Amino acid sequence: MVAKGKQRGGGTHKEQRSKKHERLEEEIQTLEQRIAAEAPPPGTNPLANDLASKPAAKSFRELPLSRPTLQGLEEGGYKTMKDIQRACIPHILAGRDLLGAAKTGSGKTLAFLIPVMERLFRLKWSKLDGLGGLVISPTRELAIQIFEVLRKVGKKHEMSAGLVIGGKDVGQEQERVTHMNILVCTPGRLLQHMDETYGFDACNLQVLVLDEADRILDLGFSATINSIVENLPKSRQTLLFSATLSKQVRDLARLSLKEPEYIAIHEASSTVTPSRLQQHYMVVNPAEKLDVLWSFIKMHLKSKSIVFLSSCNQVRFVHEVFCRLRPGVVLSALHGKIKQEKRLQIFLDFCERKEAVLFATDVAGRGLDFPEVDWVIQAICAQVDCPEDVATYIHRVGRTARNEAKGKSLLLLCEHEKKMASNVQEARIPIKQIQVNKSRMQPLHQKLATLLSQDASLKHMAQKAFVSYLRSVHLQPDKQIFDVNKLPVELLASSWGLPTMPRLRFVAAPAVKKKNIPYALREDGNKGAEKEEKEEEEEEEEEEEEEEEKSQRTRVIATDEEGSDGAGPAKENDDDDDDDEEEEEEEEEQGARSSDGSDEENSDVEVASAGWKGGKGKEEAIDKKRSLQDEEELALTLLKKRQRV
Ligand SMILES: Nc1ncnc2c1ncn2[C@@H]1O[C@H](COP(=O)(O)OP(=O)(O)OP(=O)(O)O)[C@@H](O)[C@H]1O
Repeated sequence: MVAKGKQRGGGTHKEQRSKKHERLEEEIQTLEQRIAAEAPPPGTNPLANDLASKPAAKSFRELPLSRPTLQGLEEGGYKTMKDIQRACIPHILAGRDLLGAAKTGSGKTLAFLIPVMERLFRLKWSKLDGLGGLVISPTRELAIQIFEVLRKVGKKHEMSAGLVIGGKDVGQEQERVTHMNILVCTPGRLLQHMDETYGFDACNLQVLVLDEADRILDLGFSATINSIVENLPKSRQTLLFSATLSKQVRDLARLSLKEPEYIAIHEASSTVTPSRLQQHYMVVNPAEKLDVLWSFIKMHLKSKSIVFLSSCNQVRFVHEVFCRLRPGVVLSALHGKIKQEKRLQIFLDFCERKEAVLFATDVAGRGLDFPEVDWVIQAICAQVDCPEDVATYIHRVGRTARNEAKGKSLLLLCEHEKKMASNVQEARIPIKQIQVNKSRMQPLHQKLATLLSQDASLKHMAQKAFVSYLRSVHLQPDKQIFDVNKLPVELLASSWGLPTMPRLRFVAAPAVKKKNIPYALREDGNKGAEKEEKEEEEEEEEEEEEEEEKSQRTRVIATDEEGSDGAGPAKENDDDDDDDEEEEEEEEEQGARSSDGSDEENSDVEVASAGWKGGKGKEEAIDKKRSLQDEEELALTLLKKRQRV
């Protein structure tokens, strides 16, 4: 029996609370003293022994970190620090702004999450203090992943954390968002809360983190980021991370960094990509790209691969026809025209598989930590601004060979795109040419022609994909590499199974009626063409969506066993029950980036948020649990599922 007012550990509630408070004060004081004493001199890299006063800590335990963080790290299985963590964390703990660059898959996420939690812990941050830490990611999937790591390593802390990435009605999360201490978010939704949510303010913000900072500071996000930054206090600490971040990252001024540390872990390394990554390129006839891709997949049925394509339409078409042709491995597709919940499911499903192929746009290009990917294939190389071509390449191949694992990549280039390979090599990326094995090539065009002739919706999809492809090439500024004039467009159309070349409305200049001649092939193009292209494409998509909704679509399981040549009866795909969803999903993508460009989150206005397990007692935990909305539960269930992987 315990006497009234007494607790098992001895002492009254009040006494216990006061002891706890004293212990906390002591812990914070010790941490602060240690941080001050152990901070590396400004402007030095703690990994450079000659500059540091003593060798940098190797394990998390050696750092002045709080008990809850150390426990979270231990339970998460993190003991030894990665180089980027060893070099950055001590600087950030000392309160400095920092630009952190390290190869893909090298552990940047923990390098910023740990110090964010630590700063708030030392300030005894509570619910009443509001928003203390803000992590901004360019894509929803990446935000979810960061949030997952935060939940894992932060579970012993009492602060609350939320995920704000778009998806549903903003009203549903308005109340909770005002109580969050740390938010992981995509820019669009964050700004929407700043504008519309009563009581949501960031005037107390202590730390701002931009993950994939070069992408976030890109033109696509610039207006949103400018507006967000206007709402943040200047006194905050600012941290920028990316695998492709340089001191010269564009337009840092607007972030008001204060004498930032620049830590580039692999700057002196002979390569900028992971050393365990074997990179190849192949020069192929443009009309054979699909054949090569198909043959590659057929030859690597036991591998896990990601194939990057340059537009949503291409991803949908290639995925659909390859499914119908039944390669003998599970195929899935990820792009921005798929609803958020479904995207998350596809992402997590692919994470779990050992053998699979994921066709994706750049929505999967940055930051995502897919486990055990063997191959990254880039069928068509870049799709954004020219200076970013190599950066895009680096991030895409970075989906393999992560965290000490091995991986391979293949870049398929046409003869006139070979300059891309030299650009990549010049950027200290070891890429070797390999030859197409003609004897293993499996020509597809006849099979595709048969499929397309039997299914009008598929033909329509092919036409859209074809037009998107030419548009993406046409819009590339580097005409030395990307030149529609150098493409055998008619041959290309026939290699996709199209009986005739689609009408290229997006390039048709109204003043010059030259039927079937791409605008890019003409010398007399008019100026407003890009705008018109976009408008026409939107119109086209609307019409096509209507048509598609009417047509009954079928899913086809990707298995060889049927021995089908692709013309046989369609079979339900057991791992994806959603394709009918994809049509309705398209309508929500008005906010996504250019019609066929990247579908990263540069203007998302959707929601999904989740509370973080706080330690403030049962009632609050139950309250939080009750307040979770359907989509949040889904996100959390899927995240937990992934944690078991
Ligand atoms: N200290 C550590 N010990 C063990 N594993 C770690 C450690 N730090 C990170 N990892 C693991 O390494 C993998 C890559 O980490 P992370 O996703 O943070 O890389 P990244 O540098 O952000 O990559 P990208 O540039 O592609 O975004 C993850 O699976 C993560 O769990």
